[in-house]
Formats: sequence, structure tokens, C-alpha cells
Amino acid sequence: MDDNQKSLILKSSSQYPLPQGVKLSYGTAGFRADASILESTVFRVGILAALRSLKTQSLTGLMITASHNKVTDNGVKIADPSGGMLTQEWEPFADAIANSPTPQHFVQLIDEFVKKENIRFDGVRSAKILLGRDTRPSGESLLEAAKQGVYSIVGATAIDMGILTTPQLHWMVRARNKDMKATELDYFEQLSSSFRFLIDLTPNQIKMSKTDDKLIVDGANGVGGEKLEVLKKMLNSMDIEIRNSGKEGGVLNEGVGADYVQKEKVVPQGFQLKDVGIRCASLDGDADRLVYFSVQSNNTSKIDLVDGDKILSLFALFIKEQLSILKMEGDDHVDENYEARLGVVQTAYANGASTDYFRQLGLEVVFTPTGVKYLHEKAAEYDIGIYFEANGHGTILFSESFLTWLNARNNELSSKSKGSEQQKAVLRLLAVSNLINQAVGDALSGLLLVEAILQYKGWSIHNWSELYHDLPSRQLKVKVVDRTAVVTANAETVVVRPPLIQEAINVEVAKYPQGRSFIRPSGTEDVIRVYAEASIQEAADSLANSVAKLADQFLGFGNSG
Ligand SMILES: CC(=O)N[C@H]1[C@@H](OP(=O)(O)O)O[C@H](CO)[C@@H](O)[C@@H]1O
Ligand SMILES: [Mg+2]
Repeated sequence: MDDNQKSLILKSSSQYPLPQGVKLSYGTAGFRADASILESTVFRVGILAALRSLKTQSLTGLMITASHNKVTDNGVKIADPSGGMLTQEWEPFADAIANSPTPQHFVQLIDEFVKKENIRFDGVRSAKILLGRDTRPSGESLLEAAKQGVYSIVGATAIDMGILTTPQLHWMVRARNKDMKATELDYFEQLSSSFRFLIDLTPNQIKMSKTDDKLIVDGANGVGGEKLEVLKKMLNSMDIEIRNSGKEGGVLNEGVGADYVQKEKVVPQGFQLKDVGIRCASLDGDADRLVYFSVQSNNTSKIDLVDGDKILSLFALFIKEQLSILKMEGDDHVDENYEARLGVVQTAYANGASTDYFRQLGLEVVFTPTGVKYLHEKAAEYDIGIYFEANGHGTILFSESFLTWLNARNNELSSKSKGSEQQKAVLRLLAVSNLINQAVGDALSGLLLVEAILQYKGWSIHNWSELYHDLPSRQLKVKVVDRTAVVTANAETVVVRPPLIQEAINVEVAKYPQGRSFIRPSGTEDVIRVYAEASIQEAADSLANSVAKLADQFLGFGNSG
């Protein structure tokens, strides 16, 4: 960096001092905190996004959102040129600059990093960043801070895309870097046209009953509802009612949204007795999570939850079916058979019944630590990799080589056996790859794929829910002295430090039929999370309580007596 560049950063960063006592970490999903203390962080992440763009010589993205958290919170994260999350290698630098105490120190950190990473400031290609934000009121002033950060890098351009869902921004970054159509309208057109295409490939004999035509969506009073309204107009055939779109006066994520519905297992606000039997879905505050549910007839505050694991099951079942249709090739195609590797990626929070279900289907299941950056990376190793967190964040990734093969296969089948079952299966898989967001988990594209598959199979939400029965589970949080003292292994299922606690957990687990339990430090909150599963709810609750007690004895303040 030359002196001009250094003094520009010094000058602008003096306008955004770090508030006293703030300590932030990039964590599982970017920086998050009360919005009032975030200006300097967002400004700095603006610079970071520009540096990442210079380093990769590609466009990057910056999203201002705190997802399912309180409306008064906000957050910021970076989309890498691929459309995925910021590379993990840069996270320590992100932490360092976010917590840098003075403008002088900040400039020095950047200067050292630029040298180490060999980032070129020769002006041959300047930095370009797409900016997006959710509907939080604090978003506007934080966006200004992000722009100031970007403009502190000589020649950098910030392109404000306005209010978006997080997955829309990631999709746009990916599309732009691939020289594909990348406006918001292009996003809606790609989703709606591939959805209609899939619906047109539904076998004729299948027609759903009247109630099953209808879908009610809880928009969490956030950006998702508003975007779904736009999408809905382009789908014409679908009966979707959108509630909690944010226009009715409700508060973002308060008693609504995918996180609330999945964790509390109760109906979101605005849903009632008359909705019994209807298929319902819930998005989170930035529309990257999706869960389905139906209102229970015997108790209208309770729901039958259809979570991320079950969305994953539906997707896996459908993909597997299409692959087996493809395999029923005629005699002369043996050498063109492509053994597509299909993989399912889950975390330790996946319900054990879902994992058993995949294994029964003969599918390969792998586990990663919590956080979509890990799941996404793993899923990308397959021809078709499907990943979901139980909370509803996930997608399906298709490898380039498999897509090339599918396209070639389609051309060949068009000339030899147009309209055959094999060709339809190829076309369905291609449509899925266009419909489902390849950059990151996306509630809107996920919802359309669920709807298309349910129509294809002629299934109600009840049929879907019956694929397998969730084992009863319980999640608890324990406040401890220092959560970083807990070190885990095997995709967070085993504690390796501190010593002896894992042995104690094993003793508890052994007392319960189908018992399973683990603890891990949260990446987004200052707590240890406890998860337990067992054959009946009382047992899952009791196992979770015993393990929480152990966590408190080994790591906590010793309040559990
Ligand atoms: C049990 C659980 O739901 N954990 C969530 C939560 O992470 P924690 O590290 O558990 O706080 O937030 C992450 C980001 O949204 C999400 O990826 C993850 O699944
Ligand atoms: Mg979210």
C-alpha cells in the first residue's frame, strides 16, 4: 500500500472509532451484536470485502443482517466470489481488524496483511462489492458505514442492491462472477421458470386434493415474505397465502419465524385452529432457513414439525428416484452410465431417526461440525451433495462434471428417445440444479422445490411427515466460566477436553434406550449447548438435564448443587 492509501484508511477509520469494551468474533455466521455498537465493525468489514475482492480479482458481497436474532441486533458477513461464505482462512484477520483498538493499529494490521497475502494495489483490476441488507431499521446507517469502508480502498466500487434476502445476495455474487444474468429479476425468473418446468414434468395421473393445494407461509415479519409476494405473482398456478410479511405491524422474529417454530415447536403468531390440516411453512428473518409444520387438531398451540432433516429426506428420496430411473437405461447405453456419487451431509443435531432413514435407503451419510460453511464444503465433494442443518438451512449442490454429463445425456436422448422416462429424469435433475440455490441455503428456492416434489409424489404434508418418526429430543443451554475450554472431536460428538467429562456423559447415555447426547460450545452465543435424544420425551428431557448438570459441575459456576 502506498502512503496515499494508508492515509485514506487512517482518515476514514478515525470517523468510526471502536466503542469501549467491544469484543467481537466472526463466529459461525459473521459478526453479530446490538446494532448500536456495530458501525465501526461494518465499516471495517467494508474494507475487508474490498481486500478480498482485490485478492481474488473477483466481485465479493457484503450482507447486513442478524438473521433470526432480535430486531434491535444486526450483523455483517462477507460472500466470497463463489457465492459461498468468506474463506475460513481469512476469519482470524476478520477478528483482528474488528477488534483493533486505534486507527493507527488498524492501518498497520491491514498493511501487514496486504504484504503477507500479496494483495496487489496496482489498479489493474479494482475492487467491486455488492451490498445487501435485510429489513432491520438499523440497516440503512450500517450500509452507509459499509460504503465508507469500501471507498477507503482506492478505486473500489460498492454497488448497493437494496433490501435482499441473504441467499439472494450470495446468488447474485456467484452469478456475476460466472458472467450469468444476475439481477434480482433474473433470480426470480430463474426460480419461477425452473419451478414451472418441474411441475410440467409431474406425472399426469397425480392430482392433489383441494386442501393440499394450499400453502400458508409465515414470513417472520422479515424480508422473505415481501420477496415471496413477488415470486408468487410469477408462479400463477400456486395457492400461497403469506402471513407475517412485516406489513401487518408485527415485529421481526418476535413469536414468528423458522427459528422460533423449530426451537419452541409451537405455532407462530397469526396461525390458528382453522389452519389445522393445511400445509404451513416458516422462513427466518433473512430467508435462508425453512421449516414446514401443520397445526395439531387437538392442541392449537402445538405443531407437527417438519424440520430441515425431513426436507433433506424429501430431497434425497426424490434425487435417488431420478437417478434410479436414469439407471434403467436401454441396452446400448451401458458405457454412458455415470455412477453419480450422491452424498448426504448432516450435523450432530440431526435427528437420529433421519440418519437411520438415509442408511436404510442405502445413502452415504457424513457428519461435519455445526455451521453451514462446514456442511457446504463437504457437500461440494459429491456429484450431488445434499446438506441441511436440522434448523432448516441447507441446499443441494451439483458438480460441474455431473451437470455437463446431464446436458450431454439430454441432447442424446432428445434425438434418440424424446419424451422417455429417462429423458424426463434428466430434465428434472437439470431443473432442480437451476431451482435450488447453488451458492447457499435459500428458503425461497427450497420452498419451491419442496412444493414441486410434493406435487410430483401427490403427497400431503402428513404423508411427508410419516417418512419416519423423529426421536424425542431436548436442547438446553448452560452458562459456563469459559466455553472455549470445551474441545470436541468427531464432528462435535465427543468431548476431548476437559478430561473425564465424556466418560461421565457416556455413563448417563447408557441408562436410556436409544439414548444419545453431546455438548459443544456455541459459535454464536456465550453458552454450552446440550443435546439429548431418547426413545420417549421424558427420557430425552431427563438425559439432557443430567448432562447439563455434568457440564455445570465440570465447567460452570457450580450452581447445580
Ligand atoms: C444448534 C443450532 O441450531 N445452532 C445454530 C447456531 O450455531 P451455534 O454455534 O450453535 O450457536 O447458529 C448458526 C448460525 O446461524 C447455525 O448454523 C447453527 O445451526
Ligand atoms: Mg438466517
